[in-house]
Amino acid sequence: MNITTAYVRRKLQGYYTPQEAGNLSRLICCEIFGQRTVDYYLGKDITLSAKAKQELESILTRLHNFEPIQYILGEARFLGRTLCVTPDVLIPRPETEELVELMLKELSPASRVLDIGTGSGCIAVSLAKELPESQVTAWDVSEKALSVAALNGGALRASIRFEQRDVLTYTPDVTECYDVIVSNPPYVTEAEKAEMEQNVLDWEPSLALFVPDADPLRFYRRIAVLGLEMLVPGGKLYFEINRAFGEDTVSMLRDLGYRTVRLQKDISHNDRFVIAEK
Ligand SMILES: C[S@@+](CC[C@H](N)C(=O)[O-])C[C@H]1O[C@@H](n2cnc3c(N)ncnc32)[C@H](O)[C@@H]1O
Repeated sequence: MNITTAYVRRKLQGYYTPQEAGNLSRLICCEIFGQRTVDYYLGKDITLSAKAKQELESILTRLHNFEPIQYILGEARFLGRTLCVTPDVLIPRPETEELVELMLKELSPASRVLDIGTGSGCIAVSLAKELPESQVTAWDVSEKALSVAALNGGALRASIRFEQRDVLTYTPDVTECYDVIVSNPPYVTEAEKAEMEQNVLDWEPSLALFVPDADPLRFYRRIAVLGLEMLVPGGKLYFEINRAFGEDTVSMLRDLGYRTVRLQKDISHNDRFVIAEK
């Protein structure tokens, strides 16, 4: 094991599991200090300049404060692409990759897609890149999140129209028309806060995460109502959901008149996606 790796692991002891500390040390050596992955695994040493040593200490302090490594690196991977992330956006999750993969299997290539609550732009960018004939629009209420999403769209040359919209209050124009609406909106109830990891609670934006205990479906219901106005007949909703509210989401959509409502599990066998047709 190289000296830097051993040092990082030792410093992270008590804060992270040995496996997490190992992953973090690899990311620090390879992603931040540019060591080749193969050399890292061969246990080769890296020489750090005085400035790099200072940087390492600052990274370790941030990790002791449980700042997510993605914010420290300033980037996260999503479906094979690297996206810029800042504490203004949710770090894209593997479940959301699954949602996009599911959509890519089902969408027509030239779909008009609206991504509501785009955050880093992970869903919108992936769809725009994988379906180049599609027209993708992305909304978020947060101006700062939209700046990050637009940066990602620009860097990856994805053609997306970004719009600042509060989905809870927005009234669509009659000309606004989509084939597909996708959303991974805030869905964690206040009651679930107690079970959350410190690195999420302390660092990721509350605006992206929480809904009131009394109204856990508030975003889904509002988006479904908007969908009745903005989706073409036969148009589809794709939702990522809180695993605790699968059946409730399905019933709400059926009550609103949506057809062929499907509840699907993620790779961990949790209810995670709901798809419905107008
Ligand atoms: C769970 S995050 C999802 C981000 C991204 N789509 C992803 O999957 O990683 C929810 C997003 O919804 C946005 N949001 C919260 N309230 C909103 C509102 N009233 N109108 C529009 N967007 C909202 C947040 O700013 C955040 O970016």
